[in-house]
Amino acid sequence: MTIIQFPKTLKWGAATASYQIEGAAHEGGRTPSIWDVFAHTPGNVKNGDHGDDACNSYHLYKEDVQHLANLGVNLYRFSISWSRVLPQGTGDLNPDGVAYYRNLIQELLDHGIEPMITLYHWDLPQVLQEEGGWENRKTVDAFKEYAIAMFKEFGGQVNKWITINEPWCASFLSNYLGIHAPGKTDLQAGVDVSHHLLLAHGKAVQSFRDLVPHGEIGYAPNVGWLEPYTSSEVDIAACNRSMMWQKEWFMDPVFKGTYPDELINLFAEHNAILKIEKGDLEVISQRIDFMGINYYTGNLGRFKKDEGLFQVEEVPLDNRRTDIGWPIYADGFYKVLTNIHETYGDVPIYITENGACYNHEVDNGAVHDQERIQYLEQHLTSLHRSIQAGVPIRGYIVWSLLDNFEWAEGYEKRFGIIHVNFRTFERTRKDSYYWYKQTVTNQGFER
Ligand SMILES: N=NNCCOCCOc1ccc(-c2cn(C[C@@H]3NC[C@@H](O)[C@H]3O)nn2)cc1
Repeated sequence: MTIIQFPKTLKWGAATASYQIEGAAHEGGRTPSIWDVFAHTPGNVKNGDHGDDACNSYHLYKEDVQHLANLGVNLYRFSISWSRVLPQGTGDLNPDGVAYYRNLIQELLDHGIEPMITLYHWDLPQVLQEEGGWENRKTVDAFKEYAIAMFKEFGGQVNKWITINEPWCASFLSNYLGIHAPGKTDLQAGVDVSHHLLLAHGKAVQSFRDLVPHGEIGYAPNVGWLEPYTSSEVDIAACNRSMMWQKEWFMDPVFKGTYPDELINLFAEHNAILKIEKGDLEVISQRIDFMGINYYTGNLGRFKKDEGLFQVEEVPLDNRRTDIGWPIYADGFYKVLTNIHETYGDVPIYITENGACYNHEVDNGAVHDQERIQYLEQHLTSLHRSIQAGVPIRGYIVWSLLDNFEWAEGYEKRFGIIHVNFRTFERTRKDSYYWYKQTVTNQGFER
């Protein structure tokens, strides 16, 4: 038997996000977000799914906290619905919206669980989208106002904050690839939104230092790993170019105060110009206390002329994929973490998302998701390797506590360690829930 034993200081958690679990989309003063509009537009989401009811966590949050407490985790990462607390995007706070999060935070604290709040997990208030959304630089100021309001409301009880979740998804997946809300297919829009998201991040960090002086703040980029198919210069360059889109494009500005020239030029060749104003990069590169890293998948890659934006194609090593079709590449987790550490130094890292989609259903009151346990064992082994290699990992937060609304994939794609019946909202702990609980208790596992 191989024992994987983590440092006693490593924190463990589980994560969710507002639009994916809360439901109550038209209750308590909440107004629509861009995801309400996008999901209710036919053709955008599988099976016509939307977040109107989701996991009904708005009404069942106490039960969710019970599951977290039983799990024994230190942290619960959740996001605030901007349009629930600020229905007009700015201006007057909605007392019912604020009360929901105050109650959730108190419930967590009463059970000895530390909240980790994500301010932006993709559900921009539709009223702001109607003013141009993240393409409009004014939305940066609206986000700063929202962040300040949340720091004032909850900064006394909550120490760990994340500004922006997966800026690559919220900019390029949403405005260039058209797969997420608002569903645009315009590279210039993607570039503009990516800059405004980073600027919004920096403005929030500046305000945070005054309002929550004892707190810790970061952001949570998502990264994959593309391993060059051969050691040829062209394959190495193609893989680095593709990874740059999620990695350097969103990390160089924060940690180096610059964007990678290779991508600035590549975007310009496609008529998408990065527009920076004086002082922007100084704001963006404000010191942060940690970086969240979201990792799911990786692959082999090689140069392929005229293939997409980066002239790269993926070459699957084998057919091992999760039920959402993503290759399983646990070694990529180790490679990307050590690469980030070599490139950006000792910035503390929380793994703010890692998990697998397997669509098991309930069988006699149980859910036997051995594949998810194997995925977690493989990726936690890679995480252990990274820690042994000196990467300053502070915590591991599994995606997700609950099966939930997986964006354009809808409810069919299940990432939870708890199964949710989306008709009755009944929760059923999966075998992976019990495995994770044991791993948290023992700070490790045997395999
Ligand atoms: N890189 N080039 N791709 C080009 C072609 O992409 C096609 C599709 O792309 C993607 C890429 C990434 C994702 C994704 C989903 N999650 C899971 C959520 N994370 C936040 C939390 O809410 C989870 O639900 N993380 N990432 C989806 C689609």
